[in-house]
Amino acid sequence: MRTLEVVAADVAYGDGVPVLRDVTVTVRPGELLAVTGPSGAGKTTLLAAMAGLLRPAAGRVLVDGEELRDRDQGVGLGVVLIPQENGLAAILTAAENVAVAMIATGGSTADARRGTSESLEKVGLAAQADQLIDELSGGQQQRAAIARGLALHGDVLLADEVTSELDAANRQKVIELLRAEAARGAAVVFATHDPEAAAACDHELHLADGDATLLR
Ligand SMILES: Nc1ncnc2c1ncn2[C@@H]1O[C@H](COP(=O)(O)OP(=O)(O)OP(=O)(O)O)[C@@H](O)[C@H]1O
Repeated sequence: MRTLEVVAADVAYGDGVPVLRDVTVTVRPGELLAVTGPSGAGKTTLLAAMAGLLRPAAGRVLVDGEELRDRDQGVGLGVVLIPQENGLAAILTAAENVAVAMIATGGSTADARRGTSESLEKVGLAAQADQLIDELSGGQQQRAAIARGLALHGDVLLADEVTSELDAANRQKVIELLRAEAARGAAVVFATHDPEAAAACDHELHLADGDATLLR
């Protein structure tokens, strides 16, 4: 399992003014870090840098000591991102979305079949496995994206606002699933607006006005 480190990172889009300045945080295997802050504070931006989608303008993102340069390298290092807008293929079923991701990252078809049903079961979507994403509610789509992320068994799991469309019971279940990923040894980062969800995490990094403060 791998440690995620962000070291003195400024994160910007193109040549623009940095959205975040001088961010330093470490997430070790087994830890669950909440990233909080108001809308537009830079939570998605920080997770994009942690995933390798956005290279810091200054400073570094390291996975087990290896500097992250792009998303392909991030995938190779086991960094899984569950994006805010779910990133699912609308014309595939929930099961196909999970299976395709597993096969694309080297899983066999047998593994994909087993992993798909296990992960859909975990998020309470077993009955919707063969429905097209387009036919699912917003919350069900969000749970399908979580199932896909869980099925990939990342060493680092980045979950971007993955409970925003869920009812209280499902929100609680997803927090427990993220906690279970940490217990498995993953370094888990959870961007959230929800103070209760943040309180359930081991640590909280709060973003505001371009600065990042580790609250606990
Ligand atoms: N692709 C982009 N190009 C330029 N600026 C961007 C881009 N994406 C986001 N930003 C800007 O970066 C800042 C941080 O946005 P970000 O999406 O990271 O915030 P957030 O904390 O995730 O917000 P929310 O809680 O609303 O999802 C905002 O000012 C936003 O306008």
